[in-house]
Amino acid sequence: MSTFQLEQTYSNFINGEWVKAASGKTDASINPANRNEVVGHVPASGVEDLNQAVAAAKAAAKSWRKLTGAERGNFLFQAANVLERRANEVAEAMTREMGKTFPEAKGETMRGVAILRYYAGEGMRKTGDVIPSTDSEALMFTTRVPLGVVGVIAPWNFPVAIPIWKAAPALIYGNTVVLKPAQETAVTAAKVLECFEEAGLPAGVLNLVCGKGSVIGSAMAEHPDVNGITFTGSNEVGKRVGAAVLSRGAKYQLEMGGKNPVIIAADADLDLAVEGTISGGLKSTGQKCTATSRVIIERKVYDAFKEKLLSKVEEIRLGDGMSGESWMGPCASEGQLNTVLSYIQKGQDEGAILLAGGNRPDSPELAEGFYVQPTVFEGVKSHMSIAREEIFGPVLALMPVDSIEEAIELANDSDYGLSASIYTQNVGSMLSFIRDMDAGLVRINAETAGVELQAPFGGMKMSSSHSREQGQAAIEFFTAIKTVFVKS
Ligand SMILES: NC(=O)C1=CN([C@@H]2O[C@H](COP(=O)(O)OP(=O)(O)OC[C@H]3O[C@@H](n4cnc5c(N)ncnc54)[C@H](O)[C@@H]3O)[C@@H](O)[C@H]2O)C=CC1
Ligand SMILES: O=C(O)CCC(=O)C(=O)O
Repeated sequence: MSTFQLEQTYSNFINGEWVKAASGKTDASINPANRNEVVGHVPASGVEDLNQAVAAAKAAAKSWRKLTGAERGNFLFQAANVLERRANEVAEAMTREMGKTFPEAKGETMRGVAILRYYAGEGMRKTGDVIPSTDSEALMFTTRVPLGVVGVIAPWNFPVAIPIWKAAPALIYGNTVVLKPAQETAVTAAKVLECFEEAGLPAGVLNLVCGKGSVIGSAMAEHPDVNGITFTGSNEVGKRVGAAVLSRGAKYQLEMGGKNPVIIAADADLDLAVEGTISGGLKSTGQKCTATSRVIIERKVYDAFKEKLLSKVEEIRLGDGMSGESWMGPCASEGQLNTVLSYIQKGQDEGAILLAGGNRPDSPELAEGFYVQPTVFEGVKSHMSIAREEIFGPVLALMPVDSIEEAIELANDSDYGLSASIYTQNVGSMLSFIRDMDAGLVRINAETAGVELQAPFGGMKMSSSHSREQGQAAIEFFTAIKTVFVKS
C-alpha cells in the first residue's frame, strides 16, 4: 500500500532541517503521463541555499570522518530498512514524476535498498595494504582518507538508484554529501532524504538542495569547499562540470551518454535476442544510458529477426506507469519527448526507413501525456544522426552486416563506449567480442542495460571520465590514498 500524496510542498534538507529556498520560490513537478497532474512543489533554490548546505556538510565532516566504518555502516543499514518499508511510496513518487512503470520503479527502489546494504558492509572491509619497505626497521602501508564534502549531481532517469549509488559510497568512506537531484524528480529525491532522516543520520552529513542545474549544479562545480563532484547526465553538461572542477584542483567523476549496440549473430537464439533487444532498448522508454539503440544483425538472420522484433513491438502497451496494463510509460518530460520526435524526423530526413512507430500515439486517453510510440528504423547508415547521437528514447536502428568482424567494427564506430552486447552460441565470437569491443560493459546473451551494484560500472571513450562507479571500484573516487612510513 502506498501512502504517497500528490501536491505536497517539499523543502531542501540542510543541516538536518527541512528549509524552504531563501527566495521562497518553488517549481511544480508534473506527471509526464498527465501534464495536468502536479506531483508536488519543489524548491527553486539559489546559490545562498547551496552555500548553506555546503557549510553544513563541511562542519559535519569533522565528526563523521572520525566514526568507524562500522558506525557509519549502521546508519546506512537503518536507511535501507526505512527505504524498504517505504518502497511503495517512493516508487509511486518516481512513477508519477518521471513516468517509468511502477514495477520498474519498485525494482529500482529495492535496488537502492540493496546498494545501501552493500555499502553499509563496506564499512567493515580493508582500506589499505602493507608494502614491504627497503628499510628493515620500518613499517610501510597505505590507508585511505575521505575527500571531504562531495557534491552529487544526479539525473532524472534513475532518481533513486543513482543518488544512492553515489551518496552511499561517499558516506561510508567518511565524506559528507550535498545532493542536487534533477529538478524533474526532486519529489522522489526528497522522499529518499526522508528515509535517511528517519534513519537518524547526523545533521549536515547528507543535504539536499533542489534547483536548476545551471544555477545549483554549476555553482556546486565551482564551489571552493566541495572537494569532489560525481555527475551523471548529458555529455554537454558533464564536460562543463569536469572542466570547472578540474580548474580548481578538485576531483570529478562523470558518467554520461551511450549509443549502445547489440549484435545478433547468425547462430543466435532469436527469441532470446528479440526479448533482450526490446527490454534493453525500450524499457524505461529507452531513457537509460545503457539502453540498446543500434541493432547490428548478421544478414543471414536479418529478415527472421526483424519479423519477430516487429511483431513483439506491436504488442507493447503504452500507458500511465501506475496502471498494471502498461508496459511502457511516457517520456520523462515534454523536452525529452520533443528531442525524441526530432530525432525520429531527422532519421527520416537522412534517409532511414521507418518500420514501426514514429509518432505520438493517437488514443485520446494518452493525449495529455508525453508519449511516443516505440519506433524501429531500418536502412540506417553509420553516419546518420540516429546511429551516432544519444536519443534517450524508444528508438531502435537496425543495421545488417555480413560477418561478426564487420559487426564488431560497426559497433565500435561510435564516439561512445558504455555498454554492448552480443547474442551468439559461438565461443569464438564471444571471445572476439570480449576482446575487441570498446565498451566498459560487455554482455553475452544478455541485454545492454541492467548493471549489478557489486560490479564496476562506467564507460570508455566519451561515455565517462574513465573512472568507475559502484562495487568496490567506488573507493577509488571517494577516497584519497595515503602512503604511511613508520619508523620507531
Ligand atoms: N547518462 C545518463 O544516464 C543520462 C543522460 N542524459 C542525456 O542528457 C540529455 C538531456 O537530459 P538532461 O536532463 O537535460 O541532462 P543534464 O545533463 O542537463 O542533467 C543532468 C543533471 O545535471 C544538472 N545540470 C544541468 N545543467 C547543469 C550545469 N550547467 N552545471 C551543472 N549541472 C547541471 C541537471 O540539473 C541534472 O541534475 C538526455 O536526452 C540524455 O541524452 C540525461 C540524463 C541521464
Ligand atoms: O542499466 C542500468 O541499470 C543503469 C543505467 C544507468 O546508469 C543510467 O541510465 O544512467
